[in-house]
Order: sequence, then C-alpha cells, then structure tokens
Amino acid sequence: MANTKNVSKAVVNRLPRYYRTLRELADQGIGRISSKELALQMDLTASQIRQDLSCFGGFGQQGYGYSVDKLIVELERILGVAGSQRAILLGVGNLGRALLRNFDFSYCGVRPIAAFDTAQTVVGSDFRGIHVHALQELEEYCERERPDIAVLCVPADKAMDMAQRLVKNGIRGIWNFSNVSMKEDVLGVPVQDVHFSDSLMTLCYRMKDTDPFDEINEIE
Ligand SMILES: NC(=O)c1ccc[n+]([C@@H]2O[C@H](COP(=O)([O-])OP(=O)(O)OC[C@H]3O[C@@H](n4cnc5c(N)ncnc54)[C@H](O)[C@@H]3O)[C@@H](O)[C@H]2O)c1
Repeated sequence: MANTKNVSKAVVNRLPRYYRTLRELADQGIGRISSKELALQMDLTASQIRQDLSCFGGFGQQGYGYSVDKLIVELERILGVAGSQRAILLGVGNLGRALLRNFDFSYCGVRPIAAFDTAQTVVGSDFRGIHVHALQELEEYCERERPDIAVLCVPADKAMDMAQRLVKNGIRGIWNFSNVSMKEDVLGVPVQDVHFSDSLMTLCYRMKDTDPFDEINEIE
C-alpha cells in the first residue's frame, strides 16, 4: 500500500467529496466511471483525480476507468469510516438535539451510543434511541463502553475543559461544534472544528461580485 503520511491536506479534504459523489453514482446504478467523467461530476480535472488517487495507490485501470463500488470500499478504508466508530454527544441543547434527531451518522460509519448533559430537564430523555445521561456518569460510562469520538455541542466557555476531560477518558477524536478553536497539539487527539458560519461566509464572498441587477441591465 502507498505511504499516505505525506498526503497533502488539500487531497485529504477532497476525499469526502469523492466518497459522496461515488455513493451518488452507485445509487444511480453506475458501476464504472472514467476519470474524465468523474472530473466532470466533481468540477475537477481528470489529471487532478488521477493524481489525488495515486497518493493511495491508484485504483483505476488504463482505458477501463474506476469500478465505483471498489473505489467506495477503498475510500471507506482510507477515510477510516469502514468500521463502526462509536460516538457520544455532549450538550443536548438546540444543536445537539438537531444532530441526534436528524444527522445520519451511519453515512460516515459512526454510531452514536449515548449523550450527556448537565440540565435535569434533558437528562433521562431519549432522542432516536440515544439516552441522555447526567454528566457525572461520563467517567464510568467511558470506562465501560470505550467510545471513540465525542461530538461537542456544549457552550463555548465549557468546551475546552470538556475536551480535556474527554481525552482523559479515552476519547480519540473530537467533532467540535462549540465555536471554540481547539489546538490538537494541546489535546493530543485529532479535532475537527465545525463552523457553519465559515461555509456561509464563503458563499457570501463568492456572491460578492455577482450583482444580479448588473446582468439584467446588460440584457435591457
Ligand atoms: N459550529 C457551529 O456552526 C455552531 C452553530 C450553532 C451553535 N454552535 C455552538 O454550539 C454550542 C451549543 O449551541 P446550542 O444552541 O445547542 O446551545 P444550548 O444552550 O441550546 O445547548 C447547550 C447544552 O449544553 C448543556 N451543557 C452545558 N454545560 C455542559 C457540560 N459541561 N457538559 C454537557 N452538557 C453541557 C446545556 O445544559 C445545554 O443543554 C454553543 O457553543 C454554540 O455556540 C455552533
């Protein structure tokens, strides 16, 4: 297998999009695709795709393209979503509830197994079968169930303490929604910060120079 240690962050960031596109192709019953066709679907170039996938060993055949199903399996292995990672969620407020109720964790090979909160109003309730425990139960629960991932939806001022406590309890990765940037070298585990605002601001930036009235004036 290719050495993947030096694969650039840009390539790694593109992998989920490859995976998503391939799953959509599989859903449409497409079994094989050339790098040229895949490039069209993804708004990339064929050579970019060949270059990206060659970091992990290639997987295509000259003149034959990629087997969609095989590439999905390879990407699941590369992304580490093939096995079932077990997740706990901290902070069952507006955002935590929305995730528990609506987000398809299984698409990423992740299985939520429990949630924790400090508020008596929510402790003891269930969301799509996920039980909300009192935060005091965290240590004992982690020792017994050994969850891999923590989904952090607590208020910003609680986030860093919670992250450190989770790592002490064996959590190996944090999906951090708390609007506080976390340093991986301080925590010692991978952290993925999620900011909806980044995505919305990027949209606003890209719309900045496209005033629809300009086009209308040009037509008139
Ligand atoms: N990343 C994003 O794009 C994004 C979007 C919305 C909200 N947020 C952030 O997500 C967090 C949650 O937002 P919300 O609207 O759900 O807030 P909320 O107040 O509705 O929910 C917070 C929940 O955390 C619980 N809590 C407090 N301290 C805790 C602790 N130590 N351990 C476990 N639970 C604890 C509270 O009891 C409450 O149920 C905030 O930090 C907010 O800024 C981020």
